[in-house]
Amino acid sequence: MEPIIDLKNLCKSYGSHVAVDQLNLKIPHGEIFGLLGPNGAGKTTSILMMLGLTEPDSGSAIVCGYDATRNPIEVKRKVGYMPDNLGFYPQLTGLENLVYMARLNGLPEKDIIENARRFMELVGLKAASDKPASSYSRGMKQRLGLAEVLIKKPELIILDEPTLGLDPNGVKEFLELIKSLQQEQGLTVLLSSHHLHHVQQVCDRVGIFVDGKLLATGDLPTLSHELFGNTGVETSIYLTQVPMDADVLKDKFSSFPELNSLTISGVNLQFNTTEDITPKLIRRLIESGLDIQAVSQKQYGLDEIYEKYFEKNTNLTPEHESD
Ligand SMILES: Nc1ncnc2c1ncn2[C@@H]1O[C@H](COP(=O)(O)OP(=O)(O)OP(=O)(O)O)[C@@H](O)[C@H]1O
Repeated sequence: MEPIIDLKNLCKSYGSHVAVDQLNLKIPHGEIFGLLGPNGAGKTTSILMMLGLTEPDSGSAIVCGYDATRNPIEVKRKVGYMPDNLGFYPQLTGLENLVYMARLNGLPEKDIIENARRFMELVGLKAASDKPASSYSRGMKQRLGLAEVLIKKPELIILDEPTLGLDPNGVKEFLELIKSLQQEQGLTVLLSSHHLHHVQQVCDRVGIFVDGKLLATGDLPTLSHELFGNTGVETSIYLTQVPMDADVLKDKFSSFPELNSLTISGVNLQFNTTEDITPKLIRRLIESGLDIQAVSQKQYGLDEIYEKYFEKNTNLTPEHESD
C-alpha cells in the first residue's frame, strides 16, 4: 500500500533562511507519527506544504495520493487540519460552531445536526454542547477543534502543536482520545510538538526535526539503538548490605565476556555490559551469598534521544525565533 504521506526532497526558504531542507518522509496508513522539534524548526512550514497552503521551492509532497501543490483542494478534502491557533465564534455554542464548520465543508444538510451531536459526544463535549465557545477552557477548545476536523471524516488528520497550553491532565486526556481514534477508526495522525513527553505517550514513530532538517526517524527502540547501541546496557543492582570486599566481588564477574565495567558504590553495583545479562548477574550474586534488594535497567527515553541529537548537532541548534 502506498504511504498516506510521501515527501520527497521537500525544500522551502524564506529569503536566505532555509526553513525546510531536503525533507524526505513516508508515513503509512494507520500510524500516529510525531514531528518533534523545537520552536522554529520548520514543522509548521512542512505541514503547510503537505496541505498545499505553502508552495515548496523544490521537491514533492504526495498526500492521500494527491500532489499537494498541484491538487490542494483534493488534499484539503481528505485531510483534517488543526492549526496551533484555533479560532471559534465566541458567541456561538460549541455545537453551533461545529454545525457552522460542517456547513462550510459542504456536508449534507440533513445529517449535520445529528452528526455534530455525535462528534461532540465523541470528543467528550456532550455536556458543554450548548454553552458558548467563549466559556470553554483551552482543553475544551482543543476538543472542539478536533471535532471540527473529524466531522469531515478525513483519511488523515494533521495536528499542529495540539497540546500547547493544556495542563498535564488535559494533555493526557487529549492524547488518549487521539490514540482511541487511531485504534477504533484506523485514523492516520501526524502531530507536531516540541514536548517530548507528549509525543512519547502516543506516537508509533517520531521524527526529530532540527533547523529545517529531519535528523532521524523511527520508533523509540530503533532511535535508542541507533544512538545508544554501542554504549552498552546499564544494569543497577542494589544489595541489602555493603559487600565486604569490592575487589573480591569484582573478581567474581571477571570471567564474564559481556562485562565492560563494574562500579561499586555502597550497596549499588553498576554493571555496563554488551548485552542484557541481568539473570546471569543475579545468579552469580546469589551464588556468592549476597541478597538483592532491587534491580533496575537504564531505559533510554525520548528525552535522552532528543538531547543526544542536540549534543551531536550543537551547530544546528535553532535560534528560537518567532515569525
Ligand atoms: N512566512 C514566513 N516568512 C518568513 N519566515 C518564516 C515564515 N514562516 C516561517 N518562517 C521561519 O521559518 C522557520 C521555521 O518556522 P516554522 O513555523 O515552520 O517552525 P516550527 O517548527 O513550526 O516552529 P513553531 O513551533 O514555533 O511554529 C522559522 O525560522 C520561522 O521564523
